[in-house]
Amino acid sequence: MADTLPGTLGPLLRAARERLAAAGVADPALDARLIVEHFSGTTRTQAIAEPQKAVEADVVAAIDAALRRRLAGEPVHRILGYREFYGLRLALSPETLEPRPDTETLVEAVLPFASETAERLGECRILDLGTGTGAIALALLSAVPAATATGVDISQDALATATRNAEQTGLAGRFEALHSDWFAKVCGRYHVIAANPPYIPSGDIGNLQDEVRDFDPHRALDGGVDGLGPYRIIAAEAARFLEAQGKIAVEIGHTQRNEVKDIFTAAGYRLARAFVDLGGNDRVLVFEQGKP
Ligand SMILES: C[S@@+](CC[C@H](N)C(=O)[O-])C[C@H]1O[C@@H](n2cnc3c(N)ncnc32)[C@H](O)[C@@H]1O
Repeated sequence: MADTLPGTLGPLLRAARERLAAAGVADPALDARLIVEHFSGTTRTQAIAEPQKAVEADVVAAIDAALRRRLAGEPVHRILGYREFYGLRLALSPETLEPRPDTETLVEAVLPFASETAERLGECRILDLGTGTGAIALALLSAVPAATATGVDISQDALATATRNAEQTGLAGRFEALHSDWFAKVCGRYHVIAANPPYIPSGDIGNLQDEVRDFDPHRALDGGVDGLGPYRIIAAEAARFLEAQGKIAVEIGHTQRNEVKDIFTAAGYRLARAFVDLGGNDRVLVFEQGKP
């Protein structure tokens, strides 16, 4: 491992990649590129076209510090302070989950219904339970211009971050952040209730990948003894907040399809559709009111 990083762009990128690769980081080329581009304010094209471009000493120092954090196990997006989700750059903070690409499956699952509702009624009211960075709500707002969304979270830090993300994506006028324990402070009825709740059984948290266990907030992960606690609350209480023809879409752990379906069926819903994620795992269930 080189002790001193070079002060020109191409060699700097190469040295960063080599440091991460030597330490066994899973995707050293991508992580090195994200870190170097972020802290130097350069692009991929510049690294190729202008490899001799000088990089200021303080920028090299910032990259060095970021690489050390990555080598200590911190996920690259926590170091950068943001993650892309559905084409939106979303800021992260200590109490927000890093939004995952698999959660885009939920956005895709409800998007046709949200668009059709907005077209038919001129509006579509969305409730995003456990909004975190605001990922699901903001992705839907970005795709459905007539929609409005309320993002609920128990974490004030998450709500502050979601609000900031709404402002930075130009969606603040249609987004409301609400501090609430699930439905406790929610008013009104919604056409879409979406949730990616915590769904890891408490006893499994210790076995998660280090990057998840050590850097994602446990309140965003821990779904209680069997991981199903939040689904029971949502299924039991959603009816008062759902429009008659509305839909509930929940992200699930890949082994939870049958249990979550049974919870919602017992509460008076039928499974309208199930979706798999990019890896082919069960990931999203969409329910509507009525018998199966
Ligand atoms: C798995 S994260 C999902 C975050 C975001 N929706 C996403 O998909 O990236 C679950 C979220 O639920 C929130 N949460 C946990 N318990 C809650 C509760 N009782 N009421 C409201 N939100 C809660 C957490 O703070 C966290 O932001």
